[in-house]
Amino acid sequence: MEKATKYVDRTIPEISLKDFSSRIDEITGQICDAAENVGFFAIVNHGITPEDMEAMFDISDAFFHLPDNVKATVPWSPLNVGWEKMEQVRPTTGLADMKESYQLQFGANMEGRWLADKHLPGFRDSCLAFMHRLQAISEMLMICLARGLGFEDDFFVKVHDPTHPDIMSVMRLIHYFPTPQPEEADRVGNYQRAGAHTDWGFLTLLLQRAGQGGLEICPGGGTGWTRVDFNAAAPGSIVCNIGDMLQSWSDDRFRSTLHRVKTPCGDPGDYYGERFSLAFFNQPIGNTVVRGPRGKYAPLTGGEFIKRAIDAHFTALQEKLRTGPSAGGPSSVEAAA
Ligand SMILES: O=C(O)CCC(=O)C(=O)O
Ligand SMILES: [Fe+2]
Repeated sequence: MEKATKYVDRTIPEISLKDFSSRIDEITGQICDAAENVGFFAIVNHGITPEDMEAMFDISDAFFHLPDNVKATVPWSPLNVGWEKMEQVRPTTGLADMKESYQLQFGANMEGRWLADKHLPGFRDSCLAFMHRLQAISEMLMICLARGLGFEDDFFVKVHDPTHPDIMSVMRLIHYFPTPQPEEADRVGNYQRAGAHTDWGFLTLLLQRAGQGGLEICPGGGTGWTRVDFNAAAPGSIVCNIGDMLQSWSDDRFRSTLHRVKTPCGDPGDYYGERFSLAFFNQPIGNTVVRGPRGKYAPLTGGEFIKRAIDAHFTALQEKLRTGPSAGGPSSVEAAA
């Protein structure tokens, strides 16, 4: 079992998007300040109600409770779409996260990866409608981030056009399995919920279900963890964080912060139960060139940036798809709890 976790109090800014057009200067200041100093912030008054979120989580819940052989009809592909179960290995831990996820995109990469309507009627339409709502919120944030970096207002919006066939943004439905109580942990062995990582994309919007905590951040690296549990106090907030790509695109001005979903280990307040979350990873059109205003890093396309990250996280799974006898489907490894 792990030792008690070192926790540090940090303020994670909460930013209201109310009256966005008339308050854009103030909101831009708040977002850029949070992006520079913490890399994480929560947004409220963004237009999606807690009830709308819960309805989306109900759909996600229904998907993940389908039998594995049905979910395996839409297997993960290296285009970063489809369903995987305990296949994402974080380079920081070398262990697979104890979760399953279904990754959905807007465009052509979804060919053959949408669940057939007969399994969950309306699934595709509901997911796409929700993705467009998250896209609209993301675009407000992109305008602020572009202003902060001295780009034209629509600079980031244009390269994240959801109607472009090569758009790489992903809505990821995530389902974490219940984890063992501390006294059982030794029997079950080493496992992770979501091992410590930074996000590799541009900007992430994260929805969590009330009462299912676990997200923690460690800005600056190595100085202790801080719990991010906005939904305990204000259900319906959306947690946003800067990804590696935007860190690079801002010449390191905006921070991509280390975070994890804690593996509960006996600390007060730890959450052991089944957990649902939903992440919307904004990722640009593949051939977009990522280059900061000061050109700190050699230019790289968004597509190359993402491919490197996928290769690092899904090495074993890609190898299995290339060579394995059961090529084409996620493994049937069972959850440990
Ligand atoms: O599930 C969560 O709360 C966080 C997930 C996450 O950090 C990720 O998928 O990148
Ligand atoms: Fe993450």
